[in-house]
Amino acid sequence: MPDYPLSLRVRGRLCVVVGAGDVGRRKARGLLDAGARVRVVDPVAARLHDLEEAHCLPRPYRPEDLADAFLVFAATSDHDLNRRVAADARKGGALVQMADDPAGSDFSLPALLRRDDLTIAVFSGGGSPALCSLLRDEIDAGLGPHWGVFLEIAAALRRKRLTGSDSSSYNRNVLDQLAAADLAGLIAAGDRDAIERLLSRVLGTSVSLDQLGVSLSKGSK
Ligand SMILES: C[C@@]1(CC(=O)O)c2cc3[nH]c(cc4nc(cc5[nH]c(cc(n2)[C@H]1CCC(=O)O)[C@@](C)(CC(=O)O)[C@@H]5CCC(=O)O)C(CC(=O)O)=C4CCC(=O)O)c(CCC(=O)O)c3CC(=O)O
Ligand SMILES: NC(=O)C1=CN([C@@H]2O[C@H](COP(=O)(O)OP(=O)(O)OC[C@H]3O[C@@H](n4cnc5c(N)ncnc54)[C@H](O)[C@@H]3O)[C@@H](O)[C@H]2O)C=CC1
Repeated sequence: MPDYPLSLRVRGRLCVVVGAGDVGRRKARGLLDAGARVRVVDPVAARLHDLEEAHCLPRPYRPEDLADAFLVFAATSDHDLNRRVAADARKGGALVQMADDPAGSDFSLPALLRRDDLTIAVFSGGGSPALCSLLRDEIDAGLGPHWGVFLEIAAALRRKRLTGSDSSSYNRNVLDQLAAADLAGLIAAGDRDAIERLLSRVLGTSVSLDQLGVSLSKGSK
């Protein structure tokens, strides 16, 4: 049975990482990048030195470290300890991920590719995490920076029209027309005049990139 993929809002929520080896530190960084409050526990203080934004506890794990946790990562190299951490976490109602037990965990993380607000996530059902990274890099190489700008334009147009009664079909229709006229290619080429003309033609009114608050500089190669 496949997992249920979602994009979790962890901003301001407490997430605890037990074990700050390569794996635990990678998870802690990702959580900090997403604005979570992060607590990291590891008896080897040197492992915590580059995680200043986190609340670091340089000592062995204790069950009370998980108090109020939303997510818990059991990332030590001690299998039994990871299982104990997971059991403690579930008692407190947290979702838990054990670095060495995908099947026993509540969730797993994908390899990520980001272009501003655009995120592409690659999962392999735990079959080969290294393949997830490889495929992410392949997609990265083929996916120009202009898709982030395309999303900015699409999101700005959508915000402006969402109050209309049949807004969903309107939004879909506008997007289809912009894509068919190769808006992505025009952004990649940095052709501002052609983009403004295309927007006016499709929207039947004069819409400028400035009005939409979109800068082209990020999208051209
Ligand atoms: C289930 C899951 C749980 C989770 O951790 O979320 C999990 C579990 C395990 N990973 C293992 C190994 C490796 N993991 C990586 C790397 C990544 N692992 C990630 C995700 C996941 N790893 C989840 C499944 C995702 C899916 O498949 O859908 C990535 C994508 C995301 C991230 O961690 O943020 C991140 C790339 C980040 C990036 O590139 O951006 C590398 C490569 C490297 O380190 O360079 C290796 C070594 C090569 C190899 O084995 O493939 C082992 C065996 C450990 C051992 O042998 O002891 C287990 C445990 C097991 O399989 O039993
Ligand atoms: N999910 C994933 O992406 C991957 C998972 N793994 C698995 O993840 C586990 C960790 O891998 P690494 O980070 O490479 O190992 P590591 O050995 O570098 O780090 C483990 C950390 O756990 C700490 N630790 C040990 N006892 C502790 C305790 N009582 N309380 C708190 N911390 C404690 C250690 O001090 C160490 O810093 C391994 O079991 C490995 O099989 C490995 C690679 C990728």
